[in-house]
Amino acid sequence: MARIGIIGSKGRMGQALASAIEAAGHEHSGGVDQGEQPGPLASRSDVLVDFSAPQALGANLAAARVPGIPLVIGTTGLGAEHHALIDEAAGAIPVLQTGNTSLGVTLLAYLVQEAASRLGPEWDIEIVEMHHRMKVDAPSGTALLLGEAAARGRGIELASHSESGRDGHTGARADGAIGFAALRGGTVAGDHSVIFAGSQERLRLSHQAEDRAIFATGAVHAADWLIGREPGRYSMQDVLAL
Ligand SMILES: NC(=O)C1=CN([C@@H]2O[C@H](COP(=O)(O)OP(=O)(O)OC[C@H]3O[C@@H](n4cnc5c(N)ncnc54)[C@H](OP(=O)(O)O)[C@@H]3O)[C@@H](O)[C@H]2O)C=CC1
Ligand SMILES: O=C(O)C1=N[C@H](C(=O)O)C[C@H](O)C1
Repeated sequence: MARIGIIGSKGRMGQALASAIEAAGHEHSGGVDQGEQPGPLASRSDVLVDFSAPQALGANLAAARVPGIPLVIGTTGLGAEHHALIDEAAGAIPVLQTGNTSLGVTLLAYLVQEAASRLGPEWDIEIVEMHHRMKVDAPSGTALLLGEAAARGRGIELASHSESGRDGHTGARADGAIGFAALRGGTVAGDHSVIFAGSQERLRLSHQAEDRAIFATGAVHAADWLIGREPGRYSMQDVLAL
């Protein structure tokens, strides 16, 4: 049984996570939200799980480093500066960062990388996502994770091939681009499709989250797996040995 602390505990994911911790037979060691310090929570936990906001990341990493416990980061909307902080902290503690903790999306990313490596560059790659009306970041962390998987399969950098927010007279699609489109509305837990558009045919690989409980279950699994690991940066593909 592990003591799991929740950062962002009163949010949609924080509440789903509390249920998943109990269902898995672990102990919920408490939670923090905006304006609260994560240090005391870290000192009474074996692992922290963060579903909060990017601006909380620095304090969360620092808090986990004091007792030397692992941190699972599910928060999305991270920028290059956040990834640099994670890389630095991963020299001292185990850190798992992912835009999606579900089993289905982790497998989807694997399949997307495989498809992108087998289909030639003439197959255009577009990623479409839809989420509930309260979501604040776009493209979603999952869409970016799938874009990274496609770019890896192609042997290219996502940063220099990404096209999003098309509007107006955009000109023709750039050769080799990986496109992103984000839809928002209702209560959608998370839909993602990666479309490979070739000449006269299309291949679509999709995942639909029916309930955010799948993210919570995956996060608990990841947290449990991370305890006792060597310091380093890990992914859900490591957890599932893909
Ligand atoms: N990786 C994955 O599988 C998934 C990732 N997510 C991501 O998780 C994050 C949270 O999503 P969701 O639960 O829907 O969002 P919510 O807005 O429902 O919850 C966010 C919670 O974080 C708290 N919070 C905000 N700022 C801080 C801070 N500085 N320190 C501590 N807590 C803070 C909020 O508190 P307050 O209300 O007081 O501001 C709130 O309780 C998002 O980035 C989302 O994209 C979501 C689902 C799955
Ligand atoms: O904010 C959400 O709800 C979700 N966020 C993650 C993302 O940005 O991909 C994961 C999931 O799709 C739900």
